[in-house]
Amino acid sequence: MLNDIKEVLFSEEYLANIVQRMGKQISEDYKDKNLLMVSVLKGSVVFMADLMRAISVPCRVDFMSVSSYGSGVKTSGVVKIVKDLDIPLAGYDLLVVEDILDSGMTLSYILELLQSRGPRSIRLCTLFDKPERRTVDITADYVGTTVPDAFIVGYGLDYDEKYRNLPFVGILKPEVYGG
Ligand SMILES: O=P(O)(O)OC[C@H]1O[C@H](OP(=O)(O)OP(=O)(O)O)[C@H](O)[C@@H]1O
Ligand code: HPA
Ligand SMILES: [Mg+2]
Repeated sequence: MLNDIKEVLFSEEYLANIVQRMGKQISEDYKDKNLLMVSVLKGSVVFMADLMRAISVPCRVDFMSVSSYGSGVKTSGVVKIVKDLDIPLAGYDLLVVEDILDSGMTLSYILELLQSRGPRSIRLCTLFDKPERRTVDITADYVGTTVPDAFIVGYGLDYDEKYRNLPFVGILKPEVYGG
């Protein structure tokens, strides 16, 4: 598995620092709100698990699962809901938690869908932002760090469902996906 990584981009310690910093900021901003964290599976699961423990104000969590990359390295452009939320959104201040904002297709689809369900407010939080690949106009309210235009894996992010369990984030060797 490690042989497939061209270069380590962010170490486990570096990621832990970013997540702590984001947790502090979110705790500050949501201290008088009714926070519901919405994790977008599967990629955000590792980030979500760490971020929720870095948040010191009361919060609820829920999960939805969407998929647009299938087994490839390019978005199919079609976002598919695989699992919907359980909690009705009225009265909540939603924080949508994503691992990566790339083309923007996934988050803009989710934003529109959740907005239509009438939450009190909605903000977007992403660990990684890859602005060079954006095809729709969307920005996140909380960004951990920007990443270069390369396919990255680890800390929840996959290629063909693999590498999610790496504790660090690395750039995948293009020969792994035939690039
Ligand atoms: O901005 P975009 O170009 O839409 O890309 C970002 C989305 O792509 C990945 O999900 P994927 O569809 O691979 O599902 P997964 O989380 O289960 O890996 C990632 O977790 C984001 O949700
Ligand atoms: N890596 C893994 N999954 C992704 C990426 C990426 O760079 N971009 C969008 N989904
Ligand atoms: Mg994926």
